[in-house]
Amino acid sequence: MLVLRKMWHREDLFRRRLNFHWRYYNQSQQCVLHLPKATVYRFGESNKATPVFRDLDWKISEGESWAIVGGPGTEKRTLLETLLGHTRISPPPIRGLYPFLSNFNPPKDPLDCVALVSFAARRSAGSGEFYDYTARYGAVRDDDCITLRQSIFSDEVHGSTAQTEFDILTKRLDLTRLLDLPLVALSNGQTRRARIVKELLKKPEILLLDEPLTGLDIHFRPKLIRLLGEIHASKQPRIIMALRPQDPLPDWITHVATVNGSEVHTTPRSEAALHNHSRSQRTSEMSLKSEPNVSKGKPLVDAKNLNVRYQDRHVLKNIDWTIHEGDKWHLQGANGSGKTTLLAMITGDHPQSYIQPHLMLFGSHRRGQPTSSLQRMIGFTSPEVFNAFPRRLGPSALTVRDAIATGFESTFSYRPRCAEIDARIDEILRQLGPDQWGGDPTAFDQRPFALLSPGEQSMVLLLRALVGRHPLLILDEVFAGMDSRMIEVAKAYLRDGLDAKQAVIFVTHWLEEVPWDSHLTKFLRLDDGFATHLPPSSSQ
Ligand SMILES: Nc1ncnc2c1ncn2[C@@H]1O[C@H](COP(=O)(O)OP(=O)(O)OP(=O)(O)O)[C@@H](O)[C@H]1O
Repeated sequence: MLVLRKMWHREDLFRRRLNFHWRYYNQSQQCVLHLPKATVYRFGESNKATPVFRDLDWKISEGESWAIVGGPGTEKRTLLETLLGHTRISPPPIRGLYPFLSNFNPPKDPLDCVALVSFAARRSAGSGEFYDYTARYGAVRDDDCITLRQSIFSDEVHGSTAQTEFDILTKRLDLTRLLDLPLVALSNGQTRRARIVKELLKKPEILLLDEPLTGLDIHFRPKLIRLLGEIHASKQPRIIMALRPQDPLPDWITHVATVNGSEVHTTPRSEAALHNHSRSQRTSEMSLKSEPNVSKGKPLVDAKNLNVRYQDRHVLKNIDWTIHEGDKWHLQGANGSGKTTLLAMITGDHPQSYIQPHLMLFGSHRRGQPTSSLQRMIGFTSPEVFNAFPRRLGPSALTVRDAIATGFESTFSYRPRCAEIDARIDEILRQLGPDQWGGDPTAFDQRPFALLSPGEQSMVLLLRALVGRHPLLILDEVFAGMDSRMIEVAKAYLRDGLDAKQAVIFVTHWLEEVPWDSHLTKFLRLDDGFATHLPPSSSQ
C-alpha cells in the first residue's frame, strides 16, 4: 500500500511538472504575429500589380521584442500599415495575422486592438490648405480650449482603473503639471508624449510606435524607452517600434525587422546590421580654413530682457541674445523649455514680440516692421511648419517644385514662377536632391509633396528654407524622418554651401546632428525659460 501511494505521488508530481512545462511552453511559443511567406499588395490592386512586399516571412512569438528598422522611404510606414490591416496579404494567413487574438473568448478583432501612434502628418488632411499654427501663440480660441486632461479622457477611456493608470502614466511621462493647459499650448515634445499616453489608455493588445524618439529631449528618451520596455514585458500592450537606422536600439529589443525596398529581413538582434547614430568626425575643408566662431558681421537679431508670459506661466525670462551675420547657433533645451516660443519672437509670429522693450530685427525695432517683410529675411522650417504644410492631392496637388518655390514668399502662398526662380530651384535640387542621397530621382520635382515619405518631405522643406538664400536661417528639428545618408548630405551643404554672411539658428535634441564643429558653433541653452550662453565645447 505504501509503495502504491509513493508511486501515485511520484506520478502526480511528474504530471504536474509536465503540465507546468506544457503551459510554459505554450505561453512562450504563443504566436503573436504570423506572416508565412506572403506577398503584400495595396488594397484594390490585383496579384499582377507590383507588390509592396515580397516573400514576407515573419513570426513573432510571445516574449520576443521587435523593432522595425528602415530608411527614409515609405516602406517602413507601409509595413506598419500592413500590421494595421491596411494592405492585402496573399495568401491570407490561415489563423489571421495575429493568431493569439483567436485565443480570447470571444476572439478579438485586430481592427479594435492594434493601434498606431505616428507623428507623420496626415495626407491631405482637411482642405489641404496651409494650417495657421501661430494661433497657439495668441489668445486661445474657444474651439482650442480643450485641455490635455479632457483630450486624454476621451469616450474610450473612463473608470477608476483608467484613472489610476492615467495618473501613473502622466507622472512617468512628466505631463502632470500640464494637464489643465489647452492642448494647443503644448510643445512639440509634450504633444508627442501625450499622444502615447492617450493610445496606451485605450488598452490595445498591440501598440505600434512610429519613430517615438524623434522630437524628444536627450533626458527624456531613456525614460520613455524604459517605460515602453516595462509595458511590453507586461504585455499590456505588446509594443512594436519603428526606428530610423541611426536611432539607438533599446536594450530590451530582442529581434529586428529590417525593411529594404520590398524586402523585409527578420533576424535576432545579434545578427542585425545596425548603424548607430554617431557623431560625424569629418571636418570639412571649409571648417579647417575657418576661424573660430567670433562674430564679425552686422547684428541681425538683438534682443534684450525678452519676456513671454501666459497668465501665471512665465515661459521666457529676461533673455538677452544677439545674432550676427555668419553666426552658427545651436539652440538647446529640454522639451517645453521655450525654444519654439523664442524663435516665434524672431519670426514675428508671436503677438508678444510687439511688446518687447528691445527686440531689434534686421536693423529695426520689431514694432516698426510688418511680419511679412520680416519673414522675407528668414528661411524657416520646424515641426510646426512640417505639420501645417498643405498636403492636398488631385489636380491641385502641390508638387515638390511648387513646395520649394513657396520658400521665396514670406508666408505660405503661391506666386507664378519666373525663369530665375526655376533656375535656382534646379540648382538646389542638384545639390541636395535624391541623386545625392540615393533616392529615386525620376521626375522628383514633379512628384506630389503629399506622397513623399516623411524624410523626403523634411528634405523638401529644408530646400524650401534654403532656396531664397535668406540672411537668417531657422532650422528647427530639420532632420526629422531623414536617414543618415540624407543627414550627412544636408550637413555638408550647411557647412560648405551657405553664403558666408548667412546666419543659422539650428535646433536639435541630437548633438551629433549639428553640422559645424563646436569651435565654429555658438550655444544658447534654455532651462525653464532662462537662457545660458555656453562655451564652445558644450554638449547637451
Ligand atoms: N498658450 C499657452 N499657454 C500656456 N503655456 C503655453 C502656451 N503656449 C506655450 N506654452 C508653454 O510654453 C512652454 C514652452 O513651449 P515651447 O513650444 O516654446 O517649448 P520647446 O522648447 O520648443 O519644446 P519642444 O522641444 O518640445 O519643441 C511649454 O511648457 C508650453 O506648454
